[in-house]
Amino acid sequence: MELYNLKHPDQTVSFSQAVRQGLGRDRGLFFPSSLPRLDNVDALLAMPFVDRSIAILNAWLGEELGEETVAALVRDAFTFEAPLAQVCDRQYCLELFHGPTLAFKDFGARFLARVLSHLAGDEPLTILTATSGDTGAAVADAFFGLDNIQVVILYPEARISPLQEKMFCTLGGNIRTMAVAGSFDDCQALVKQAFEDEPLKQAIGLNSANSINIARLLAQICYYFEALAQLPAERREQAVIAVPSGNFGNLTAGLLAKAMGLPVKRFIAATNSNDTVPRYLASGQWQVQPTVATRSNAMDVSAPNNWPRVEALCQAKGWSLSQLEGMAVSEAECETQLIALYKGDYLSEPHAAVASRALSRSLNEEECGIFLGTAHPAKFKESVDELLQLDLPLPPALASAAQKPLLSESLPASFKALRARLV
Ligand SMILES: N[C@@H](CCOP(=O)(O)O)C(=O)O
Repeated sequence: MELYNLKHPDQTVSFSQAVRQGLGRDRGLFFPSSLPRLDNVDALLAMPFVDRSIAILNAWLGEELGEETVAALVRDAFTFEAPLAQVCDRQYCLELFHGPTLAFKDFGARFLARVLSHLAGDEPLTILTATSGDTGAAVADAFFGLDNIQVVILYPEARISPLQEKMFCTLGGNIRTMAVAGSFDDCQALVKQAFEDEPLKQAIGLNSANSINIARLLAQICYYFEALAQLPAERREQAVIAVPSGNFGNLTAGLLAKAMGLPVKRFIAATNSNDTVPRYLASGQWQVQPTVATRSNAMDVSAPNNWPRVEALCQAKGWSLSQLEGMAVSEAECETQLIALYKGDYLSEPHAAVASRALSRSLNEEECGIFLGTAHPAKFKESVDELLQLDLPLPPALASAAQKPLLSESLPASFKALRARLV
């Protein structure tokens, strides 16, 4: 598999190199030079999730890594399900929170950790990662206890839910966490700056487990196929998928699935009031505004990292950006939708509620919608309890993390300060 640097297309790398480097020259993201197309989608949709995922990832990686290797990596990473729950007549939720850290990030982080361990051998590595809530836990869990790998996770202080914080800031060992005085965008900027510091990169074996790293995104393609596989066959042609969007890795993966031949009618990029992309799609002006804190905190991102990949993909496929529906959902709408879903007997959480609300606004009479359930409702217990008048029980992973003391360090949003902690 060949990839090129979106900022410097003359820099081309193999998948293995892209995974090991993380980011290209001048902070450029790697993007596939060609997009494989599957000609047997109906047959694939009839297959079990893991077998189908092996076939999908082999279309990208089989030639380079070997089909048996890819199969082993997928089997080891995808050990949990992604059920599609019908929540009302025309809406379904693809529940992506049945993995060890109760969020969709488990798919990508577990696959990446296995690919990196396979490729890096005994080389010492430092995985520097920014999180607005869910990536942190998934990365920490996927890399916890691995020899020769140090993980450093940056997150915006007091801007993630208390239980999200407990899930990755209580582990210790090779997982080091830093609460940054700033926004997620500040954390992500620090990660990217580190990639420009060649001596630092060499000294610590720098890499990232954010969706900067292409291996994360390829893994996420698989659950879009699963969504359509579980949808009643007669509804597939009219399926619209609403993606709760922050850093836009999830939407990129969905579009890659469509590029491979998955018949998704259209995608909705649903954001909270951090709405850089919906404003851009409406006006053509890319204007990043200061990040605001919302209940759907994992989507509190103003400068979404993956947007250049979305544009490159649309260009490569000849798709107009206007086919993509951008929709910003206010805090009040999110709350109302969460309550409405619960009254309809479906317990959800703020991120999924944003996407469900976008579907309610957008679907026409013939269409049916799938929104991605990106995290378990209990990760947002405070919001869910308050809005739904509940006392949600915690699943075992959260209940156990909740008992442990936080081990995070505080960090100013300064690269100099970060660098001093890393070397
Ligand atoms: N919403 C994310 C932000 C990081 O995005 P990533 O896809 O680059 O890992 C989170 O929950 O941390």
